[in-house]
Amino acid sequence: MAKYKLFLLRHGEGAWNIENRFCSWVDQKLSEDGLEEARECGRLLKAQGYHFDQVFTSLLSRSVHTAWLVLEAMGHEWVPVVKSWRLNERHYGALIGLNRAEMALNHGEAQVKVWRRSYDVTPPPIDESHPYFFEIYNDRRYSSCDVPKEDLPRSESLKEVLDRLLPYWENVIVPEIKKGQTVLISAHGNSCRALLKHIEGISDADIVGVTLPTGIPILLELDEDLRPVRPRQLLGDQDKIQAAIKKVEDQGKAKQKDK
Ligand SMILES: O=C(O)[C@@H](COP(=O)(O)O)OP(=O)(O)O
Repeated sequence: MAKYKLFLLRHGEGAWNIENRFCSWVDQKLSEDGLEEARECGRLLKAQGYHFDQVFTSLLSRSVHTAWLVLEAMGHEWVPVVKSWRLNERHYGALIGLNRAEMALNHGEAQVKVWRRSYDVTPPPIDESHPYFFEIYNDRRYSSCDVPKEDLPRSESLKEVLDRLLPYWENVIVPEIKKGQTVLISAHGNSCRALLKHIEGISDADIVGVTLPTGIPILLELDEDLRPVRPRQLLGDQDKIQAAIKKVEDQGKAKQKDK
């Protein structure tokens, strides 16, 4: 018997999702389609009769805007939205800004899949020579985190994402759920994958096969120990959802960048 409902959401399509570049901690905005995906997600949730008491987002605009648009479309703008770097996208280190298809051409599709989907492989770290280093670390949003700026990640495996996310999940989000609050977590492909791995007990090997589309709400029905009582449900048109998952998987296929 389900005691709690929890919703996870990867933000709507971002500008660098279209350009097929690793976006990670770079603060790209939602694309026009991404804005519409977020609104559509809110309309769908409203039509299905859901509501939220608390929303959690990362510090990145694309997840915050998605949450706002979902709440606006539901007519529930008053719902509190709480933000933390601990829900940020995985830090892709030196890969940030690079085009996945070009990377697949240069390093092979298998290597790109390892970088994108493996559990414990950490990409090379970002350093000061990287074009986005100062844009990320000089940003004021990282001045008031619960760790000093110097201790923020420079690159992360999915395992390292889970390590920094778990304290927030356990100490901040779980108590809200256990109070009976219906929670939406509006985050990112890999921060949601890390949380799914933890909640569903997905093995290190099987998490490689989990890819999340943009703008599709994932409903988890949980028992009193926050263990799933039935498989996760991706809400919406199932053919479109499968096509959207394939689109994300295909981003790692070798292809020369369009001139
Ligand atoms: O960092 C990014 O570019 C994508 C994930 O990339 P992949 O792991 O799918 O390559 O994150 P998101 O769009 O969810 O914020």
